[in-house]
Amino acid sequence: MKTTCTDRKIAVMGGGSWATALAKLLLENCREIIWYMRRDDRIEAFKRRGRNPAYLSDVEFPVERINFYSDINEACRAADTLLMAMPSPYFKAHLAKLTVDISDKDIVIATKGIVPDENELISDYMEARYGIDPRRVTVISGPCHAEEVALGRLSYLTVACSDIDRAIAFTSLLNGRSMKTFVSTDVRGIEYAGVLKNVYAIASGMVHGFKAGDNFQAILISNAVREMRRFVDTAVPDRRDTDESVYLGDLLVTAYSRFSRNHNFGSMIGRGSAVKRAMMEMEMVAEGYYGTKCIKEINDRYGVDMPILDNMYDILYRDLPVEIAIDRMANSFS
Ligand SMILES: NC(=O)C1=CN([C@@H]2O[C@H](COP(=O)(O)OP(=O)(O)OC[C@H]3O[C@@H](n4cnc5c(N)ncnc54)[C@H](O)[C@@H]3O)[C@@H](O)[C@H]2O)C=CC1
Ligand SMILES: O=C(CO)COP(=O)(O)O
Repeated sequence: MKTTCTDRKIAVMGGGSWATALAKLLLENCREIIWYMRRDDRIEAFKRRGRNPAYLSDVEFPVERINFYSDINEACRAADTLLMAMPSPYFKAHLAKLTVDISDKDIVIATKGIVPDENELISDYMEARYGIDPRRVTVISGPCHAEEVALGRLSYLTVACSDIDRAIAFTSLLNGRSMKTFVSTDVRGIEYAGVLKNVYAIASGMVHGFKAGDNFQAILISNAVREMRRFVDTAVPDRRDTDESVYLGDLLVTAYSRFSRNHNFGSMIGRGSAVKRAMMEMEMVAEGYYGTKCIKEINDRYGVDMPILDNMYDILYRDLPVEIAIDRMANSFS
């Protein structure tokens, strides 16, 4: 197994803010990286300016140490490790362009979300569609907003793989002055938690925008924590402590941070914006919108009691007024 960056050819897949923050971290530990981003014009501007022209544009990069590709097949051919950081709604479309076999690559999933329409976790999707051995699939998650990582604010990520040695090996590529890491084997539990926290962040933003008050927001979040635990423990039965930062910490930071797209999307809805309009006004992706529908459909199988998820689904997909949803949630809380 490869343990250091000098042994690896790692490709950052995606050109958004999380890909940019992760690329910055990797370049602290790796001499060179490969970087796949969809648009040639962005690559050209990046090379000229030494910064990503569209995301985290204040962060400077040593572009001579980056091999850019806009062709996903060329990027994958050049790499042995693919760090997936595309938003989940576009994940399938990006990979649909693949003609090369990637079954021998190490896959590191930084995307938080489910593949829409398929209702599959990214890890399940990669294993089923691309023949990746589950021991080669690693997930990185935790309470980390790209903006703060880029500012060098102290942050913690969790690296999860069913092969714990592989998880440990990958931490050496991320660890640095401001980034610390934990390891875990709970790949699928962590992925589900990463989807659910987006749903609860929309709910949190919504009650904030609606001015329901800090007291109500606190009861919402404490119920969300328990709802997340019920679902994850049912969908992926295992021994885990959902108070750990990769579960609870990520739910909290997304629910409260001004950087959270999901929180801000919910806030617009709470202030009275129609869902479609709030989606159009967001310059970035609020994945909880898609995650709500995916988990709602997946939960048809499990029947977990999820009043917050159910109400968010009704708001986002069935035009339920916010005040009625708040009332209904309030009556379900314990
Ligand atoms: N931003 C953050 O702080 C964090 C994000 N993540 C996860 O990382 C993943 C990527 O998120 P971000 O980088 O924040 O996204 P972003 O909103 O910053 O970037 C959007 C990306 O999607 C691409 N894109 C836009 N329209 C597209 C289209 N029609 N087809 C294909 N691609 C298109 C853009 O080129 C860009 O690369 C998500 O799953 C997110 O949950 C995880 C941890 C932190
Ligand atoms: O996952 C994140 C922080 O850990 C980012 O959350 P948002 O997608 O809501 O911005």
